[in-house]
Amino acid sequence: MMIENRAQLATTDARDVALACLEAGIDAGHPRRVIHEAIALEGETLHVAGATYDCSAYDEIVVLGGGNAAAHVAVALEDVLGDRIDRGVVVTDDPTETEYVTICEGDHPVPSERGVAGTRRLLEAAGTADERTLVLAAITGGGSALMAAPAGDLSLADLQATTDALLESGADIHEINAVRKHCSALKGGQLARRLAPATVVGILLSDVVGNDLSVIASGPVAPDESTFEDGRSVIDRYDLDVPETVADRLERGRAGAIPETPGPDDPAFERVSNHIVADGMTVLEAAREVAAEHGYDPLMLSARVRGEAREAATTHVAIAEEVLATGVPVSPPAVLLSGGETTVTVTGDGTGGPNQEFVTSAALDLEPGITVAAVDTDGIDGASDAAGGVVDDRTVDTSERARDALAANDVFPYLADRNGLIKTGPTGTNLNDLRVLVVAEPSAADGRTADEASRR
Ligand SMILES: O=C(O)C(=O)CO
Repeated sequence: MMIENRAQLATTDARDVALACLEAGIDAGHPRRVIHEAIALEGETLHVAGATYDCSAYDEIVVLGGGNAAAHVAVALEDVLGDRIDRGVVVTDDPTETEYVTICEGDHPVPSERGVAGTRRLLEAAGTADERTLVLAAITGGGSALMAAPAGDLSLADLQATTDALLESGADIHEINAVRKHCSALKGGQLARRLAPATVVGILLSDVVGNDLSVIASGPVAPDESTFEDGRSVIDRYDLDVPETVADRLERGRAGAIPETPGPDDPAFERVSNHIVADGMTVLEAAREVAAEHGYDPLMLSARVRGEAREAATTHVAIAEEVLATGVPVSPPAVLLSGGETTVTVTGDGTGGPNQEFVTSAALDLEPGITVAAVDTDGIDGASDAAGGVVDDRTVDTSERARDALAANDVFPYLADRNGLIKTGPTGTNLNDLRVLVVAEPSAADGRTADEASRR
């Protein structure tokens, strides 16, 4: 993965370091690397993240799943297993060439007609599995939108309207997926139910803070403890305007008129095991290494940052300022790293995303010597075609315009005008956000002329 506009950026050393950290983090999380590290075939024994499966016990090996990175997982599995894979279907928005697994294209973050069609093929392929089938379930972030299977009398339009409302509400991914699982014929362990009695090996790339299996891509092969009642209370909590059919389904489910998604005691999971082969830490560790190689003291703050993006930015900047001013908790030159997933409560109608809002908010009051970059590792921040942004103390000329852009949730054009967007295109992976704050040595920061520093 190359950051597309890297050469065009008016780079300083600090920007180069920030972008190198981002690149290394994203690359480290690519399925071509993580699958080869976690999975191997030795004779008839398949090793998956420390567990073993005897392939000779099965008549066929099938790859099924979906998510932003699912096609790349499928290719990497084909590399490892070759023609031992008999067939498969994955639904993705980042397709690639495969030999045995059919790639169906869908759309993200809002489900589409082609995603529904692909998911239908996935469910058909699942329907023919039996006790002699070994299913490798390739599950990655983005799967909730991509694997769209409207439940009961719901339509695609119902799912689209509900997704739009959820994504703009500021609800976290646990809350969003509690609703999506109860509007789907596949999510919340229902794919596992359909696959039983096959043996199912979930291979997951996690973009969910805390790695809750039932939340990653809405847990198609994981037991689900969320309920119709949970889904309904999310709608109430955020006062969401969802279609009548959705409200009605959640209400009927809550009243017991629709069966719940399968929980941990459900026999559907007797032959299911799930393995997380990469998560936000995978990305942070690689970024940390690159920061150190560039002579910076790296400090990982947390892989679990969440909450409103612009507020998280203020806290990150405060830590960077402390580093610059007092060398606490690390001496500059230093690189602060964090992962997780921030959200945006959308009230305006502009273009942007959480990482772009993060850096714009950070730029509002940035001291010379601090550079801030943030991306969504899947390359798609919010509903824009940027992965995120990069800023320093020279990005904001008058803070009023930056504040206006934030108020309108319209930071994409604001950053575009200031050479502050990062574009990667689809990256082949999806492991949450990565934020990098480069803090220069105080002498380097002080070295900025008064004129330069006052251009804010
Ligand atoms: O549910 C999804 O699709 C997500 O991106 C979280 O894994």
